[in-house]
Amino acid sequence: MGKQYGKISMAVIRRLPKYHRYLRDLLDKDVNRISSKELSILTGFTASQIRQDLNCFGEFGQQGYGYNVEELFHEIRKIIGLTKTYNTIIVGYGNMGRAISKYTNFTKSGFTLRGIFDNDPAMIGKEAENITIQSVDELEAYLKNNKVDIAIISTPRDYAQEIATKLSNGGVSGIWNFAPVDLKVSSDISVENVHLSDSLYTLSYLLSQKDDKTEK
Ligand SMILES: NC(=O)c1ccc[n+]([C@@H]2O[C@H](COP(=O)([O-])OP(=O)(O)OC[C@H]3O[C@@H](n4cnc5c(N)ncnc54)[C@H](O)[C@@H]3O)[C@@H](O)[C@H]2O)c1
Repeated sequence: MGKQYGKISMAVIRRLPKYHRYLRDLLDKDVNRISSKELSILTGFTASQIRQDLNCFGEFGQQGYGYNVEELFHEIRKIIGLTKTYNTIIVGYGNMGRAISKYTNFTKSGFTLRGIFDNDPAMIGKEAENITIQSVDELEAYLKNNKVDIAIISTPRDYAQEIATKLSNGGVSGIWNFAPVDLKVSSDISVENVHLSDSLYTLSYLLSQKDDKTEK
């Protein structure tokens, strides 16, 4: 288990990946130190917001010096939990499942794909990403015999809850849910929903406020 912090607001937690991304870019550019003001220009968060966010996790940076980029980057990686590895499985290996499995950066970041499950007989037994695709009927037995940290649900929505219940009963720690449904699982399981259409519809709203699009 990583270092335990007190109650941190989700708003702060959701900003951490952005800090991580910008700090990695700075490291790639051999930047050694950065002030909260400079970090503010890059990230779009205010300097005081950045200082407050980082203060939730410890004492980083020094007055008049700013932050040591490498140190802060490694601290943020630890805080996010990116210094660990996660056993990951995908349930539903269609367009979305395949796209996720082919994004090699996840593996590089420690999210190791260990299992793929689907209910399509044409797919079962075939190889993908050096893994044999298993029937979803094998999921419960697999969970009994293997520790799974993160399960990715990318099945059609109608099956997502049933699968989430199996994952929950099987001791999975977290679910990354791509199905457009709010899952009900026990409170000790963390669920992150990725609803691409929510983001697209937000963009649509912003565009519709700018000018008149073609009315349906
Ligand atoms: N593709 C996208 O851009 C996108 C965007 C947003 C959300 N989503 C959501 O992600 C999910 C997957 O979308 P997709 O485009 O990959 O669909 P898809 O039809 O290409 O793939 C779904 C896969 O799930 C499998 N499946 C069906 N029932 C199953 C079950 N009970 N157990 C295990 N596997 C099962 C199918 O055989 C198929 O391989 C959907 O819920 C969709 O709404 C997709």
